[in-house]
Amino acid sequence: MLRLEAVGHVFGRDRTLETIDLTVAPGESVCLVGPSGCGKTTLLRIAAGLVVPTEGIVSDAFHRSAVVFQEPRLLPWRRLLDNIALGLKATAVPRRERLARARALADELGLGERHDHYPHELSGGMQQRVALARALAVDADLLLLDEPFSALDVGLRSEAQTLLLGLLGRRGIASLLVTHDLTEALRLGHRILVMSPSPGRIVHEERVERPFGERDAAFLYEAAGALLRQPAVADAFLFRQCEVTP
Ligand SMILES: Nc1ncnc2c1ncn2[C@@H]1O[C@H](COP(=O)(O)OP(=O)(O)OP(=O)(O)O)[C@@H](O)[C@H]1O
Repeated sequence: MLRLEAVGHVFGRDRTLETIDLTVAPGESVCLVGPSGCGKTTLLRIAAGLVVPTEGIVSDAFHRSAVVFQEPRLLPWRRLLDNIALGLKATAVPRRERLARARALADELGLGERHDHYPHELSGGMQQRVALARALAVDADLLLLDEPFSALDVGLRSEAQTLLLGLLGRRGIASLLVTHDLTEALRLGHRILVMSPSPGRIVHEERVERPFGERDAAFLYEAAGALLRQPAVADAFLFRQCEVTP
């Protein structure tokens, strides 16, 4: 279990996060959704142990967590397999086994033909899959993902979401995924936490009961509409200010 209790954060004189309580259970997929600048990335970095919060407690009982950033952060001078195997370099796993694991993951993520390609020879979607494979290579049981698909176009994003769902489901990996896209959160989360800005706080929690395989486009748009009709969610996304007065 990952648990954040009464977490707050201040950058200089600006309060970024206030009284955040959050849990992620083993095998659970939690999506943090909110408008730009509400503190999602800061919260994810706190959950990852990359930023120390100004207040509150973070306890992480997962065996190993791995972070996937918005941009793939691949080493340009390393080939695809070496990029995937990178996370294992600091471990005692011998090089031959590192590469074997990287090869198996590349194949599972549909990158089988491109083992020897450099990052610049891969499309954005492929590069992001390499980043995902690199995170999986270390046998993480918790993935922390910061808008991993936001740079992809709609078709590729949907493909990447399907791939992620399959990987998490097959391996029973828990995830905390940050996004500003409500439909993405509704597609990928068992639970959705909606954040509001200034300061960043959680204003709404929604459990999505429908099985992942049955969350088609019609369901996603309907569920997003229903969520946006909740006053706290509408306020978070500032929709109320856009209401047209006759
Ligand atoms: N290192 C930093 N120093 C000072 N202020 C920061 C720092 N990192 C983030 N902030 C501020 O904290 C607030 C929240 O930023 P954060 O990146 O966490 O939000 P976000 O919801 O992830 O935004 P986006 O969706 O645009 O990436 C912003 O006002 C930002 O300017």
